Amino acid sequence: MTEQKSPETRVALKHLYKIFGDDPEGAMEHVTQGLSKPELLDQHNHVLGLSDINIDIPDGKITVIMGLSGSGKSTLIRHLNLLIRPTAGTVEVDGENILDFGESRLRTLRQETMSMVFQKFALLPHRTVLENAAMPLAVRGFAKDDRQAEANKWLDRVGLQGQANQHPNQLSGGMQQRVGLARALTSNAPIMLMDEAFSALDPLIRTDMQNLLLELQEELHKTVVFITHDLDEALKLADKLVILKDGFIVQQGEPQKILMKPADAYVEEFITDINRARVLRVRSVMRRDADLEGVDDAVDAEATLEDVIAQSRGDSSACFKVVQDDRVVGRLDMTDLVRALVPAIPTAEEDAPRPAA
Ligand SMILES: Nc1ncnc2c1ncn2[C@@H]1O[C@H](COP(=O)(O)OP(=O)(O)OP(=O)(O)O)[C@@H](O)[C@H]1O
Repeated sequence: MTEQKSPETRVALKHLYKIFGDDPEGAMEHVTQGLSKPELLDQHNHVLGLSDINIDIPDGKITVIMGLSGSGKSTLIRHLNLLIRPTAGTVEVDGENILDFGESRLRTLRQETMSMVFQKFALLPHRTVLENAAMPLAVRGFAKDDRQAEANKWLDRVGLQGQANQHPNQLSGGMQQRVGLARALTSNAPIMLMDEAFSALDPLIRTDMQNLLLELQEELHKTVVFITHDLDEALKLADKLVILKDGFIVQQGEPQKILMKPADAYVEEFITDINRARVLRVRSVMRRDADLEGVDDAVDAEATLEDVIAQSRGDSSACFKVVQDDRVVGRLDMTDLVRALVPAIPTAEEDAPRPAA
């Protein structure tokens, strides 16, 4: 069994604020005194874009930033490569505050450490698919043969074999975004910023692209920061989920934990319509240290509740031992499973009798 280690932080945002207006630094004083976003707008005509954002973005994982329109997602992702500079706070990449970087180091960071995939693809219309995908290496002065060999490799990998000589407008939206993805991969940057990258695509194509990203991620372990306003997409992709509202973080953490313990009424309402059976996993619902005598059937800790319902064939009295990496780690009863499908009822472990003090 491989030892589970928590991943290192690759990018850290610390006490980050962004205020839009004529005198952001002046307005910052009012914010630290506790003025809210609507008050700042009403009384001082400044927009509080981001307020005291603290996020550790783990290496090799997908961090999804989710929020409704205007919550600050685009403002936040643009701080990661300093397309927007903060009013206060720091952005650390590999432990260094990039606000201290000069032009040349910032250019290297944008070209070699971070790649971006945009909602509207941002392909050059008069260049071929191959030239578009090779662009990050052309900018860095790689020889034509080298950059095209690398671009071809990634075009193949994202399913665009035989399309290299087409132009973007000859491709569907889904295929154009595959070019966008190939271009990001060609740069070989370890950090990928994806700004609503699949939001312009039809639902089925969007699902294909999400699956492709997850498949690539199994192999490449990029540090991905993915912006979306779609909760289903967020839950499907996120190792870590950050929920933004009006420029501040309402909750962040592992999606399963957020689903089982929403921080407040806002998050509760946000997650109310999701299909919990399809998203919740056995490990989030099982009882640890429970009696396993007479329990023969097994389920995997990573199985979804929907998988278990199928496996139980509708038997509401079924119970299972829960297995993770060939070890038994808990017990799942169908009654606990059903309870987890209704968010307002306490979980099995919360409801268990407490040992006497
Ligand atoms: N250049 C700007 N000048 C003034 N206000 C701005 C500017 N850019 C963003 N804002 C404001 O900052 C807040 C956050 O906007 P942002 O675009 O980051 O949100 P978002 O979550 O990405 O929304 P959407 O999904 O609609 O793009 C909003 O109130 C917006 O009006």
